[in-house]
Amino acid sequence: MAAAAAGPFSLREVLDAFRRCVTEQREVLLEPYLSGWRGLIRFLQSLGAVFSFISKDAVSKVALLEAHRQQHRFVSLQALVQHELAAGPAALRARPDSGCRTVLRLHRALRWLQLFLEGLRSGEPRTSVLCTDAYNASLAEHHPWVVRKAATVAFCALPSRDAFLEIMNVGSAEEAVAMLGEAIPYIGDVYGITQELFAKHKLLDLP
Ligand SMILES: CCCCCCCCCCCCC/C=C/[C@@H](O)[C@H](COP(=O)(O)O)NC(=O)CCCCCCCCCCCCCCC
Repeated sequence: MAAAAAGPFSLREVLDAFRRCVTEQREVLLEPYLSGWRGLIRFLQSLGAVFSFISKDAVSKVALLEAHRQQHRFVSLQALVQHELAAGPAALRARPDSGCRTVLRLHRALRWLQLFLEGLRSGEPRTSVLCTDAYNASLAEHHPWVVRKAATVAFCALPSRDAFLEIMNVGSAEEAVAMLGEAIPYIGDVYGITQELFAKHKLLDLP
C-alpha cells in the first residue's frame, strides 16, 4: 500500500503533519492532512485485525482524496471545495465519490480523535470508555446501528492506557502525555477551520 510509510508508528509524525497543515491564510493543506491520516491509519493497523473494518474504510477514503488531489493538483481543502462547488450544490450532493463528502467523513473522525486524545491526556485509565464516549459525542450519530454495534465491540479490544502511551513511541508516559498536549491544539485547529468552511457552504450534511 503506497499510503503506508515504513517503520513503527510515532505520534510525532502525526503531530508534525497536522502542524504543517494550516497556512498563514488559514488554509488547510491537503498533502500534510492526508499524511497525518496515513500515520493514524498505520497506528490503527498496528492494533490488530479487530480494527481492520475501520482502517479499510479510512484507507479507501484517503486513497480517493489522494487521487483527487493529484488529478486536479489541489493544494488546499479550500481549493477542492471551491472546485467541486463550481458544478452546483445539487450536482455535488448527487456524487457518491466527491472529495467533499469524503473529507466530511474524515472530518467527523477527526473530532472523535480530538476527544479521544483529550481523554487519554486526562488520565482516565479505561481506554474503551474514553473511546466510546468520544465516539458517541462525534461519529455515532452519523452511523447506522450495525456500524455503531461493530465499533462498540471493537473498542473493547483496545489496549490499556499505559500500553497506548507506549506504542505512541515518544518516550515515557509523561513525554507521551506532553506530546498529546502539543498535538491536540493543531488537530483542533484543522477541525475548526474545516467545520467553518463546510458550514459556510452548507456541506455539513452531504449524503
Ligand atoms: C484507537 C481506536 C480506534 C477507534 C476508531 C474510532 C472510530 C470508529 C469509526 C467506526 C467506523 C466503522 C467503519 C465504517 C465506516 C463508514 O460506514 C463511515 C461512513 O462512510 P460512508 O458514508 O462512505 O459509508 N465512515 C466513517 O465514518 C469514517 C471513519 C474513519 C475512521 C478512522 C479512524 C481512524 C482512527 C485512528 C486511530 C488513531 C488513534 C491515535 C492515538 C494516538
